[in-house]
Amino acid sequence: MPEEKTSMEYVMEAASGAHFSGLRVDGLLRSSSSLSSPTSTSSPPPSSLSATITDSSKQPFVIGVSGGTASGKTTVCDLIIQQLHDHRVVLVNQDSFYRGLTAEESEHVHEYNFDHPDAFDTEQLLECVGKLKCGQSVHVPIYDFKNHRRCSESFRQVNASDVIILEGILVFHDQRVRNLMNMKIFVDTDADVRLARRIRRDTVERGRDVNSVLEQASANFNSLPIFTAVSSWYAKFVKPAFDDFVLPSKKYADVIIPRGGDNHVAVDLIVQHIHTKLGQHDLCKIYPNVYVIQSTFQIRGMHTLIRDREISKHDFVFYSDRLIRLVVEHGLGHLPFTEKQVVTPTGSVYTGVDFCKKLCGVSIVRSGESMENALRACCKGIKIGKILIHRDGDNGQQQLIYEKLPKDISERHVLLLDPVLATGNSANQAIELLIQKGVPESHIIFLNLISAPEGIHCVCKRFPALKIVTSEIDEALNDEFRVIPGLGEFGDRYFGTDD
Ligand SMILES: Nc1ncnc2c1ncn2[C@@H]1O[C@H](COP(=O)(O)OP(=O)(O)O)[C@@H](O)[C@H]1O
Ligand SMILES: Nc1ccn([C@@H]2O[C@H](COP(=O)(O)O)[C@@H](O)[C@H]2O)c(=O)n1
Ligand SMILES: [Mg+2]
Repeated sequence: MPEEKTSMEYVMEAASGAHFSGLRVDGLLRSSSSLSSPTSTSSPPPSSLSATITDSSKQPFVIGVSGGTASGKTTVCDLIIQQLHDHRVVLVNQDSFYRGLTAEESEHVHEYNFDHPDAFDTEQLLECVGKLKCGQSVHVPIYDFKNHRRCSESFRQVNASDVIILEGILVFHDQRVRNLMNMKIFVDTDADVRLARRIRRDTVERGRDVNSVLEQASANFNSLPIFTAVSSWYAKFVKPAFDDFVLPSKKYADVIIPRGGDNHVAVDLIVQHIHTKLGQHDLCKIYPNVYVIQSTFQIRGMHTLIRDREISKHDFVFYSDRLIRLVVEHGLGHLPFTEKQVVTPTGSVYTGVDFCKKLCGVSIVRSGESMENALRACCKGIKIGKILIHRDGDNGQQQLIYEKLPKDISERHVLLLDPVLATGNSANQAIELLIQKGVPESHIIFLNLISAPEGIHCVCKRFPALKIVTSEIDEALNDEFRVIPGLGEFGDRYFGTDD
C-alpha cells in the first residue's frame, strides 16, 4: 500500500480473476486475504460466475455496510471478505470520497464537519460504483486521515469483481447510492463502545494526539469536569450527525448486526446468503427448476480437463465419469422420499429417509449411454430405457428412430440422461415421448454435464414442471448449433470414435 507518492501510481486491487479484498484506503492493510498478490497461485481461478462477470450483462453483487463511526463496519467487511474467499471481492470506502478542503477550511479543520453528508463527493462515488457495477475498472482516490486530504497523485485501481462492498457512515443516506445496492447491512454497536474504540483507533491509526481525541470524545464524558470546558468536535459534529443522518438511515438496512465483528452468527448468515446469490446462474433465477451443481475447484478442474482437446481418451472418460457421478447424485437428491426410522448398534433410533423406489433411467442414445454406469453405481439394479433420435443435419430436424422403455414407466420417476443439452430439440422429443407414455412432466429429471442457454430455454419453456440438473451452463450455441465453449462430440470422445 503506498504512502503518499510524488509520481502517479496505480494501486492494483482486483485483477486477473483472483480474489482481492479489504485494502484500506487510509494506508492500512486490514485483511489478511489482501496480502496475496494478484497472481498468487493460492488464489482461486475465476468461477464460471467470475468468468461471466467481465460480460457487462452480468452485474456484481453490491453490498452496502453502514453504521456509526467505529461501530465495526470495516471489521465486518473484512470478515465477509475472508469468508468469500472463492470470489473476487473489492471493498470501496466512502471515506475515499471525502472532498478536499479549501485552504481556509484546512486552517480551521476543527470547525469542519466530516460527518455531514456534504463532506462527501457523492456524485463521484456514484460514478465510481456505477462503473464497477457495469464491469469497468475505476480509479478510487486515496484519503489521508492524518492530513485530512486526498493523496492528489495516488489512487487505487479497482477492477471488475463478483462482489462490491461499499462501506461508510453515510452510504445509506443518498437514495441513488442505496439503489445501487443488492443488500444493505447496518452495524449496530453501543455508542460508548464506539467512542472508546474511536479514541484508540484515532490515536493509533489516524495520527491524532490523545488530547485532540479526548477533545473529540468529550461529549460522552462531559459529566467529568476535566472535559466540560473543552470544545468538542465529537460533541459538535460526530454525535449530532450520527443522530441526524446515520441512525435515521438504519431503517433502510436489510440486516442489522448487533455487536459488529463479534457477531459471527450474523456474518456467517450474510456470507451464506451472498454465496447463494452468487452461485445462481441467471437462468436458474428465470427457471426455478434448473439446478447447477455447486461449483468447486475439483469440478472446475474436471471441466478444464474434459474440455481440453488435447486430453487423452482415458482421461476424458475418467474425468467425465467423475463429473457424471456428481450430476447423478445431485439428480437423485431431487427425488421424493419417505421418512424412515432405523435402530443403530447403540440401540438408539435414527430418523432418516427411505430412497424413492419407483425409479428408472432413460438414456438418449448414444452419448446418454455414457451416463448409465454412474446411474447403475448409485441405484442398484435400476432399469434403464433407451431412446434414439436421429438428427437430420444441423437444421434442427429430428426423427424418433427407436425406443425401448420399461412397461410401467408411467409409475416411475425418470432420470433422462444426455451429457450435452444443445438446442434442446432431441431432449424435447424424448420428453414428449415420455409424457405420451404417461410419465408426469414433474416426474422427469433431465441430467446433463453441460447445457447451452438456448437448450435450457427451449426445454424449460415447453416443460416448466420438469427439472434440469447440470454441472455447468455454457455461453451459447454457435451458427452450427454447437455448444460454445463446449467439449465437442461427447459420444465420439467418450466411446473413442472421434479419430
Ligand atoms: N469486536 C471488536 N472488538 C474489539 N475491537 C474492535 C472490534 N471491532 C472493531 N474493533 C476496533 O475498533 C476500531 C474501529 O473498528 P472499525 O471496524 O474500523 O470501525 P468502522 O469502520 O465502523 O469505523 C478499530 O480499531 C478496530 O480494530
Ligand atoms: N479527515 C477526517 C475525515 C473523517 N474523520 C472521521 O472519520 C469518521 C468516519 O470513518 P469511520 O471509519 O469511523 O466510519 C467520521 O466520523 C469522521 O468524523 C476524521 O476523523 N478525519
Ligand atoms: Mg471504517
